[in-house]
Amino acid sequence: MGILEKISEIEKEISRTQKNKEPTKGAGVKGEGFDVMKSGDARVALIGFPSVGKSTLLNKLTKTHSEAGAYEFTTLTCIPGKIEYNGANIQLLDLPGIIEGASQGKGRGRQVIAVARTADLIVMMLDATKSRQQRFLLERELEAVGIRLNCEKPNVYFKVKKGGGISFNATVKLTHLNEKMVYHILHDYIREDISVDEFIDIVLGNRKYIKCLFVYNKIDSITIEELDKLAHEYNTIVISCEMDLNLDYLIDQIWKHLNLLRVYTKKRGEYPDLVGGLIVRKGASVEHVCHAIHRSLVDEFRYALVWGTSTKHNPQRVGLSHIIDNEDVIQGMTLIKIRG
Ligand SMILES: Nc1nc2c(ncn2[C@@H]2O[C@H](COP(=O)(O)OP(=O)(O)OP(=O)(O)O)[C@@H](O)[C@H]2O)c(=O)[nH]1
Ligand SMILES: [K+]
Ligand SMILES: [Mg+2]
Repeated sequence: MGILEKISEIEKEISRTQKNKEPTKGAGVKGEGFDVMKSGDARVALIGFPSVGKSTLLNKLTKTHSEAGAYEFTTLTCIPGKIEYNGANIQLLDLPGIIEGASQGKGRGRQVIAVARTADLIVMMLDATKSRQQRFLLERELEAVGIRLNCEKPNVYFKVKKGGGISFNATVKLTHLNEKMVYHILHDYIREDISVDEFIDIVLGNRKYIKCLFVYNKIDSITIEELDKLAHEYNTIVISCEMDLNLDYLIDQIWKHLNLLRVYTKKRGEYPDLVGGLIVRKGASVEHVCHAIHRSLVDEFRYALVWGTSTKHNPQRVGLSHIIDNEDVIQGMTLIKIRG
């Protein structure tokens, strides 16, 4: 095929695929659409009713532009932006507004909620000038699709028994539940001839435990008394995108709720690299840090020296299982820097 034919083929292909696309601005641009790739150290999803100011917030906090407007459903797809804070790259997703009934598929509810399930943190954005009901309604929509906000995942473990049947073990004293009740629940709820794996998928897979920050926007338009009430609600932050009120605090709280740690690496006889640093999750061990640097590090690892709040004395010689703390400095790893 000659070059001109190739071009003409490509043009045909483009005009054909364009027709199938949503009539949204930027659709087809790499990184847009609902199946945005995860990138960075953590993902935050903006969930809220239409016109609460989600896109305005994305525009304020990131370098990405998302159309904002005084009409509902301005945003029709998922628009990713990036917040750089404390050495971490946080992916912030602007999403279409959802409405009551979203969980049953109203509007783009299903797609929006599917994205919410992939987030490390949900920022539920609310309009401070609107009824207090909004928060409750949105919580209900998310609950309806199995998203549990700000709940710990119950420590329950299932194992398939070779011989079939159910055996029941509790390692703590149960005050709400007993074996007989478990048996009856299982008995009553299975209405189809499903396999063991399908059943376990349902018990384990259906629920998603995600942290949620409640953010009331447009506080420029309410009274101080109303503002004071909202600010005292649980896990709540009050902001104004338009007046730039409290946005720095919001970023800081997003960082805190993501439970990220920043640690610094140091070579022997040198100062630590306080500009770079590595981002890991709270609870991470030296082994996790090794993995964050390079897969092969664990094999070569003998010990590390750690300075910081995780140690009894500074420096302390530690092994792979040592749990690190925010701002710790670690020496003793070959530094093949992967992160930018
Ligand atoms: N008074 C006031 N208005 C704001 C504030 N932030 C955003 N707005 C206005 O609220 C309207 C909606 O803003 P958007 O950012 O488009 O809201 P959205 O939540 O992205 O809306 P959809 O994409 O349609 O769901 C716009 O007219 C904004 O100018 C604020 O802090 N105060
Ligand atoms: K809007
Ligand atoms: Mg929007």
